[in-house]
Amino acid sequence: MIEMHDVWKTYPNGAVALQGVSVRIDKGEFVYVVGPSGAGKSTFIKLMYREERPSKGSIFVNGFNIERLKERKIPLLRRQIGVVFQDFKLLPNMTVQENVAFALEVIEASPKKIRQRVNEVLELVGLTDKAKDLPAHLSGGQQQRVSIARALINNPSVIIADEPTGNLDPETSWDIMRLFEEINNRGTTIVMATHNKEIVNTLKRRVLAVEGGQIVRDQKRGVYGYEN
Ligand SMILES: Nc1ncnc2c1ncn2[C@@H]1O[C@H](COP(=O)(O)OP(=O)(O)OP(=O)(O)O)[C@@H](O)[C@H]1O
Repeated sequence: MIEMHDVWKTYPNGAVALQGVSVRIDKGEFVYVVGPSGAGKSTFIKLMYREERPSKGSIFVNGFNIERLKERKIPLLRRQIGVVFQDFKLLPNMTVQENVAFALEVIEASPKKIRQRVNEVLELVGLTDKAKDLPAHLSGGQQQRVSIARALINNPSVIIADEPTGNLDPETSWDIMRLFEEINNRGTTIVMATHNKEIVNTLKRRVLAVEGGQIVRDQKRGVYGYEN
């Protein structure tokens, strides 16, 4: 579960990104975060995995008190949250399976366990036959699948995605969305910032609209609500 109480964020340069955000996201929910450019969506998302810290207010993710979390406990939090980015952020000199295994190797899992789990997640995203390829040899959609596999490697309870279809063509975007749906159907909470009107209006889920650093709309089976 994710909970924010009166969260404010001002960046060191004085930019006010969030102003008094309170929200609760339950286990298993699928939530779109929408809003104009610069509204505060990425900031809202970054606070959840402690990429950024709030200036004020409290944030709880799976019982972790985010702003009080000791540095040495951050890896523990990150193991429970998988993150997917618009630009994939794969390591270019590592193969698909090495990229996916990386997070497990960091915590010194046994080679056998790593192999098993990597095979499992690559199968889930439909990339078993690409395991030994380098990211540059894959299409954008396939690269995004690798990054989703990487996000899933520790079996997180939450996946946070910042515009995961932003660099993909419409058809590939739908494939990726079907994958997110399947992951959500298995019980994983999904929080996704997106500018994709068609997807939000078709795959109806909870919608949080952020404008000027505030949540201005929270709908159960919501709509995108903006022109682009
Ligand atoms: N690292 C940073 N340093 C200073 N200001 C920042 C930083 N990150 C974001 N901001 C500012 O905070 C505000 C919110 O930005 P944020 O990236 O959260 O918006 P967004 O809704 O995700 O936008 P977009 O849809 O364009 O990605 C903007 O005014 C932005 O310029």
